[in-house]
Amino acid sequence: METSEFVIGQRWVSHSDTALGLGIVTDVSGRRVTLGFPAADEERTYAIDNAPLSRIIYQQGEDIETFAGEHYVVHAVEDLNGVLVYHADDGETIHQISEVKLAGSVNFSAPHQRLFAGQFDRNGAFRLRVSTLQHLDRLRASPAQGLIGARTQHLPHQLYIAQEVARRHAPRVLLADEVGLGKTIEAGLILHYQLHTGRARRALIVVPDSLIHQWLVEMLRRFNLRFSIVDQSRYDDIKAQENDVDALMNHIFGDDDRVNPFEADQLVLCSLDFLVRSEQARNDALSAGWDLMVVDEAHHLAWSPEQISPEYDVVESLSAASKGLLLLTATPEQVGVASHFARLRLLDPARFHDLEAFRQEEQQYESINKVVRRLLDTPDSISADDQAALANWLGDELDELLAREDAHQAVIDALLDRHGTGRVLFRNTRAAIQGFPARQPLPEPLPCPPLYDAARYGNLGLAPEQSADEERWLAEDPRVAWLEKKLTGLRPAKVVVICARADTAMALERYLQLRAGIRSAAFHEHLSLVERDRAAAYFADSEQGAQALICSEIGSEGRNFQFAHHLVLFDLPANPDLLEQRIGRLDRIGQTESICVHIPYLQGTSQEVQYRWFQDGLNAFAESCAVGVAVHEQVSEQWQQALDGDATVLEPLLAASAEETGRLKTLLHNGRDALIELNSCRRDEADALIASIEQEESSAQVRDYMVQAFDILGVDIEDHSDHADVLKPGEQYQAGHVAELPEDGLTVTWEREQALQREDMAFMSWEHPMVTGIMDSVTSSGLGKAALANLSVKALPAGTLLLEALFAVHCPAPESLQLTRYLPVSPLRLVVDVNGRDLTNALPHDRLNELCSNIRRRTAQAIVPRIRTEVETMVEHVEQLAAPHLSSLQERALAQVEAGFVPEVRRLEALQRVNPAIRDEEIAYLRGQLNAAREAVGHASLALEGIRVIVTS
Ligand SMILES: Nc1ncnc2c1ncn2[C@@H]1O[C@H](COP(=O)(O)OP(=O)(O)OP(=O)(O)O)[C@@H](O)[C@H]1O
Repeated sequence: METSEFVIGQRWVSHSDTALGLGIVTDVSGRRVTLGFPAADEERTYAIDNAPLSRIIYQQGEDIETFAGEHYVVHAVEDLNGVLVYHADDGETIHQISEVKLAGSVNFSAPHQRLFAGQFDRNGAFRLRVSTLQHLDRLRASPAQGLIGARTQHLPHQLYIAQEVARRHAPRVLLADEVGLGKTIEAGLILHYQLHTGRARRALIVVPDSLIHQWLVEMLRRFNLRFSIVDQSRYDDIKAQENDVDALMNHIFGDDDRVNPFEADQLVLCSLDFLVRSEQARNDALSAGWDLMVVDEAHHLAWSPEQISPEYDVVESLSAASKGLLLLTATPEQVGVASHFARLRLLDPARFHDLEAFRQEEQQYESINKVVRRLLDTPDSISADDQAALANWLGDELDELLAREDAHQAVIDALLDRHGTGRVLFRNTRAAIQGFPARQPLPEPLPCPPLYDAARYGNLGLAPEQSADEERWLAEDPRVAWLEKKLTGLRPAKVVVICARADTAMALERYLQLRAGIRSAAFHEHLSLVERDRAAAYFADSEQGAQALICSEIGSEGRNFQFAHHLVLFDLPANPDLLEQRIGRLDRIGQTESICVHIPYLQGTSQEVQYRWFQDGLNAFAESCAVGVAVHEQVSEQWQQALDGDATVLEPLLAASAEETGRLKTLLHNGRDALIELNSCRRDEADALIASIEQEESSAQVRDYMVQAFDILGVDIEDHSDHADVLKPGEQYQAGHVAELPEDGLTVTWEREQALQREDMAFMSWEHPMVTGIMDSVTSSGLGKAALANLSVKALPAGTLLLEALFAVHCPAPESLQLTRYLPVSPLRLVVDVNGRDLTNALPHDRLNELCSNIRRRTAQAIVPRIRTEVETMVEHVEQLAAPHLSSLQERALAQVEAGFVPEVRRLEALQRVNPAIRDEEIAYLRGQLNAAREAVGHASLALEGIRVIVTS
């Protein structure tokens, strides 16, 4: 090197010791140059002739950092007497930054700059980078994306809903499958998809107290989603971390910097009761802001024009602070149609704005269904009558829809949306899915004891024991002795016993445990959360566990007891939907036996009336009865009279109820349910989705990829058994790239079936956090960005240089646009020689991998400075070759942007015609998003992501 090349203040790196960082020339005297290396706090002097140094020049578009930690993007580079001045941008203005001021660490984004700075890796790291981008590209375009790797069976009705909802931006829907069909799983799949694709980052799950732990466990073991519970004690703990000075300052200067426990984690699980109780917690949850909120057992959110329940009130305000909202309930009309409507309004205020209009719409469902059926049956024609009916429903929009290629489907979708609950409500029923075990009602009439004599004590209602002394009713109520005998007779079969009240459950459990010697556990609201979970776990234990779980009504919601098939209804609830919830604890996915529903009731009392009403009026024991609440509304007066002891109304009540049940079921079957069913599972789409998930899951590719990564990242892999391995940190372990690998190793399986059997093994799929973590780490770090390799083939003269380059699409855009769904990574691989010849097809990547070998580091360091000019020339050639590829990617992306946004704009415009509450600004906002997306796609570029320089020998 010439002496004149070195000028005090210039920045160079030592390629024999890259750990020194970015050096600064501090002295040039005689034939020696001295550099300080601030990052390593060292000074080195080299002979100028053979100094192992490379000049560092950042290029346009690269990030630079100053000693003060400020970051800029380079716009232009100016040479002032040998020292560079960067014209660089901090996001607002352009600054002039002398290279003297640069920080001591080297951070290159351009692969060739990394190479010149001595930051190159082994061949294998480049290979890993190429395959990472290729897999990412494939996975992001796959319909299976976001739905791979759940530890669940692939059930079509769940996956259909999951993909339909999860792909939406900020989805707001009601998941209303019948009890036990897997709404939690559907919500988990949607959450997983949204988090995996970056559509959501912050999620809040709100559930009843009794379901907190179950949700925590389900999210973790099935989806690898780690939620943090915020309850009163954690809330107080985090608050206590706010020190006194902070608190004082906040008090003086306002609340803005208060510690907010809901901001401590991105995924938070908390109970609705807690939010209702604590105003402070509620306000914190509100101000934390969410991308997606899930509310389980949403039938608790009661609403009427006259009275809003505190639960509804809390969820209403939170729902305004969350972009997406999933409400879950198997019995949406449990507390009335008005509440059902109010929840739909939370989900889509533009569509559901008037309760009366909603009620009227429900009357039209049957005629809409008839037209929809005809559209489905005759995809090529529409009768004049149907055309007229459609014009009446859809107005001007009809012509637009009919002009579309998929005209019939578009018309059906619009009808379901504008006049049904199409977009917001999903409900799968046992009848539609089929294959569920039968329910067998086993009534047990028992004599009413003198203890409850109506003539003496009046009508004691559905739970007469509450009016008696505990000792007495335990001794005299024949249901108690019957229960003891039944449990003994069924031993060792597990039995769930449900009664309405906690006092009854506690007394019964004590009696069974202490006096009858039956292993049992109680489950009720007076136990702490931990005690409840302990009781449920004791019951679930198949060897040492309890035979019976005695629950109060809180045991009738959400819990999973399908390992049992005997249910005792110690009393009956008033509400038919509550009965369905109770039976649903056992009648759920995973139940393998027919379910015995034991119903002990006291003859001649309200219990008998209620039993007969459920059995003969609604047939609600043997079948799920979605119309129970509606029938009740029709017959409520007679029902109350019968319950109060008027024997004359019972038979007419039963006859009227049975008739109304039949009528409403037929109506729903032909109307609302038919429409919802059309929407809730399209079997062919679900099957195609499952096929693509299984293709990704069953491929050996994920294991091959991980083996390749483990080799580079120093993870040892040992054979465990078929499809399973043990992973352990090895000697060269690079912890920074590998998440979730414990020091003592991890046993993993690569097969979903095995993962379902063996919960102790991690299920490694393309979407396991360790796999996604490695992929993220490779793409966001410099690993494998630059590599130098040797190629020995007779066809090429020794000393020939080749460049294998990898490009990917970059498209900076606001996250809300979610542009990656339209413009994927699209990796582009090209190979050139120094003359710019395109050798991409002649030298495929796999072939090069086989032929290339690593060059010893010391030799490579000597070679790099000598080939710098040639490498720069090849980079220019390859950039020219890549450039034309961009426009076709942009064109495709633009078409998809239009297809994604335009129907949304149209829908809102169509709804605005019938709903004046939709503001012009809302439509303008969507249009703005569309324009911003178009513009961002227009600015996309192809960036050089990695290079492998190949030297032949
Ligand atoms: N795809 C699946 N693979 C394996 N298990 C499943 C699957 N779907 C549901 N289950 C199991 O079936 C049971 C019922 O599922 P889940 O709790 O999601 O139903 P739900 O509709 O939310 O019930 P509820 O109406 O009672 O709240 C749970 O034990 C769940 O783990």
